[in-house]
Amino acid sequence: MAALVVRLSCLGKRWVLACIDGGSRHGRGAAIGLTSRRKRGQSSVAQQPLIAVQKSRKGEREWAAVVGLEIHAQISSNSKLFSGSQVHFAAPPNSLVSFFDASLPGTLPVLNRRCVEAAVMTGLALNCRINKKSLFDRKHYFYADLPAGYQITQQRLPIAVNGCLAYSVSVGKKPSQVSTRTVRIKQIQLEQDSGKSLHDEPRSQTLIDLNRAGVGLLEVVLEPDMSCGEEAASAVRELQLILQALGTSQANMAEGQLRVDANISVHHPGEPLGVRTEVKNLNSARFLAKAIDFEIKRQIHELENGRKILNETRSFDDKLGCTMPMRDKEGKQDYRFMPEPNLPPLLLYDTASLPPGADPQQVINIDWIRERLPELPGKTREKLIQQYGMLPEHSFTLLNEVGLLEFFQNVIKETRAEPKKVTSWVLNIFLGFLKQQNLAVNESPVTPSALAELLNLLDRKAISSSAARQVFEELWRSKGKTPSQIVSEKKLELMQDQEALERVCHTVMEGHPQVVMDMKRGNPRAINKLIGLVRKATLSRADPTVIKEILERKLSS
Ligand SMILES: Nc1ncnc2c1ncn2[C@@H]1O[C@H](COP(=O)(O)OP(=O)(O)OP(=O)(O)O)[C@@H](O)[C@H]1O
Ligand SMILES: [Mg+2]
Ligand SMILES: [Mg+2]
Repeated sequence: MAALVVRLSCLGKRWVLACIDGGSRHGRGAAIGLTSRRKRGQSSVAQQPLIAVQKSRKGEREWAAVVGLEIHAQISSNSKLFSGSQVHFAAPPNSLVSFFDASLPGTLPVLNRRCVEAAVMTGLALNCRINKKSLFDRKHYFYADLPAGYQITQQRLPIAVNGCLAYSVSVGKKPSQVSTRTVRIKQIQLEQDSGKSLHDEPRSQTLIDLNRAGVGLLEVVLEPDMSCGEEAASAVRELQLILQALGTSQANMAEGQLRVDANISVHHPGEPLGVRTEVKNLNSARFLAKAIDFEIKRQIHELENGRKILNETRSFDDKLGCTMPMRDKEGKQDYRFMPEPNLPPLLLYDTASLPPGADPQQVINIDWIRERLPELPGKTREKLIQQYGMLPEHSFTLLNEVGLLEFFQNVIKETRAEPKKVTSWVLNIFLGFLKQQNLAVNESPVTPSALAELLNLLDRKAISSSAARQVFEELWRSKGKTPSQIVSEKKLELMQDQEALERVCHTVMEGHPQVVMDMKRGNPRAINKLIGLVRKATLSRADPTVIKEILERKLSS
């Protein structure tokens, strides 16, 4: 069999499987022209159409990948969606379980107002239409951590529909090359979380913890508008920031507060969408991207080899870096949806439709929530760009790293240094040190006040920039010392004695007549060499601009 090389790239949104032998062994389904346009509303790669597909070279076939996500976010609320049990992440197993959560007969659901408000806030922040009437349904499936045998969700008429989410991806080698994309949001529905199954392999038993059973979830269903893992990871990161800004979910993926199911298919451009597989329960952005890209390659490989894609659920093995079919769900599941008889339709109001004399405790006014929405990440970035003249990619980095924006703002508050200088120190040096040692912002040994003081010393030319770097390294190593202490201990103050500096310059020039000659001949590198020599002689305690002035003056006299 001829060798195949898979060249895959998300950036142009064309997944090309190149057949090295150049033969025409893939007669089946040869790429057709792009004349068959998608009908309005038909799911497909919607807002960023495939770039014009060049005529396939002989033996090379075009593939387009299609990705749609279902994102489950645990709502930040004191109590569960339909019961009064508390919501806590690390409570002892089965300590937060009411009779309703355990599905004891005769118990009834009582809707949690806070969860409804969270869904409305999230819907508004994601540009959705909020349905003034939404319905609850039962979705049946059998699993040990679902005592009722069904999950209450919103299938027929969800609380929010037709929104969109803008996110950015880097498109070039340089981090500054970012492109903003949009994914449509099909719907947001309120639903219950299930319990947790804890598999005790040595004893071959499964233990059930119902603390999570009944916690409120927001399921955000995205239209299949994306085409690779990187796009999906960026969109999820943006959604995570929005949920955190709203306070509707802590959205910590590692703690399972944000879980993603990725639907993936491939097809030839111009042809109908392919059969999708669904990779379940991805709980890290990196694994999400990896799982999607693996699945795209796998599907192309399967189809190229004449096999079919099954509409199946798969799981991602992060150690092996591959997806595999899940044992528990084979074939299409029949959820036997039916209306939840114990919950009336959920009615919401706006100011215009609010019944006169309605008790504000009993009704939810969408306009009232809209007016109180907090600042969203897009707006925060815009402000950073306007207020501090920051590059867009820098505003992304500041928001993407947990706690970095707050750190930056605290430094800004306490320093006289220019915002551009602060940005550069925070993003290049501070963040660089954190990354190198795999630390989070709140684990940093350098506080915002210490960095602010260091930048003040630099600003009033008490130290040189290379000395500032040394002070920073020392601050990192020896927690508790102030920058000024380090500067005086290590004698890093900039030389203020002009005469002494003139003497050093003179000695250096005398010791390097050839370099002086080169400089006189107009070699621009020569002056830098001399500056470097003077700095070395002064142990980096002289200001390079002052050295340059002295050297130039001496040479022209
Ligand atoms: N051909 C396709 N390729 C990739 N993704 C697709 C395709 N068709 C639909 N999708 C995506 O699949 C997801 C379907 O989610 P939805 O919640 O509507 O149904 P479901 O997966 O059948 O239900 P469940 O909630 O039980 O998982 C959406 O995110 C949608 O964008
Ligand atoms: Mg779904
Ligand atoms: Mg699904």
